[in-house]
Amino acid sequence: MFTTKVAGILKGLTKPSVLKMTSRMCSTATSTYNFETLKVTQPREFVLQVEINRPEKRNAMNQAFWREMVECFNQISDDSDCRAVIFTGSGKIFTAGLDLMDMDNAFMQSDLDVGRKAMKLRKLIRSYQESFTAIEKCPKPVIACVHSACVGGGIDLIAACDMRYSSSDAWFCVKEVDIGLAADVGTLQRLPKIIGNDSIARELAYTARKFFADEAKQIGLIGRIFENKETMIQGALDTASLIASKSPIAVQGTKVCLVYARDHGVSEGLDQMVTWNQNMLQSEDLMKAMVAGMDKKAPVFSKL
Ligand SMILES: CC/C=C\C=C\CC(=O)SCCNC(=O)CCNC(=O)[C@H](O)C(C)(C)COP(=O)(O)OP(=O)(O)OC[C@H]1O[C@@H](n2cnc3c(N)ncnc32)[C@H](O)[C@@H]1OP(=O)(O)O
Repeated sequence: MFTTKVAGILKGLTKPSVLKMTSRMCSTATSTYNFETLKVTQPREFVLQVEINRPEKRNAMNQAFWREMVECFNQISDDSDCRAVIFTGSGKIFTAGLDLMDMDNAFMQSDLDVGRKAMKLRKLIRSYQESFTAIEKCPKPVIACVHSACVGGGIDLIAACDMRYSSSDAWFCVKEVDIGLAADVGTLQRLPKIIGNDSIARELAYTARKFFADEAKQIGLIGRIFENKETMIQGALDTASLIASKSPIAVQGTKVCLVYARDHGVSEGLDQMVTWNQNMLQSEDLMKAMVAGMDKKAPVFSKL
């Protein structure tokens, strides 16, 4: 009875958007994602794969990479054909972190006085931080897929992702102290919250010791370990497709609210949640999902 009633409401509400969806299906132009260091493809409907693409340099993060990460994830945020992302590394390893051969002049410039040099560096570090915060600001869930080595900036990167999978050969290193710096693009802020063990987070950051997939899983950095890179990517694509089959309003709202909740107290988080859902509960997706659930059918949601 309830199903029939709700289906009636939905009839008028959703037909045009369903039709629009069918005619525009699979119209993603991944060719509009043109980057030097990132390769963007669409392996499944509503799922994008972003791959760091400097295999000959072990996917080291050069200046083009730092710039393109922001451009890429801003574009993904606005891409209605994308509902979930998997992030991979091409070639032998996931990433060797900061490109030690391609550092911005601001690191080296000795002709500036200390204040001016500090201001330049401040701007540069902020922009590098933004390169990974762009992943967090993007409302589409991002699954990091780590194979072999994930060093230095690689940890900063995966810590900004929503989920982390790895192959069994993966190893990790919070390498920064070994090159004389405190990790400054997110690891120290995000890693302790991800693993929920302050002692281990400090140990890894103070010692730069290598740790392997099984320990990464045990401390909660990695959600799932797969036999190899291929099975990991298939597993990540399956998860991404499952996410993409849900209401994009619900999924993207969940990401926004989870990120907010991590950075605020329970009471502030609940206030933000109320404001969010007082709007989003009015979405057609709510009715569609409920009716589909009761009819035991897969719901089809309009693009967002
Ligand atoms: C504001 C600051 C923001 C961010 C800061 C981040 C900090 C960090 O990321 S600290 C970590 C820095 N990275 C490293 O210390 C790793 C150095 N690399 C390695 O240890 C190894 O390359 C490896 C990752 C273990 C992989 O070893 P292997 O597979 O044997 O490859 P190689 O033969 O060593 O290298 C192949 C090729 O890649 C170049 N390369 C590797 N890493 C880097 C790098 N980090 N920067 C620049 N280039 C790198 C290496 O030079 C080789 O190049 P060729 O032209 O073939 O010589």
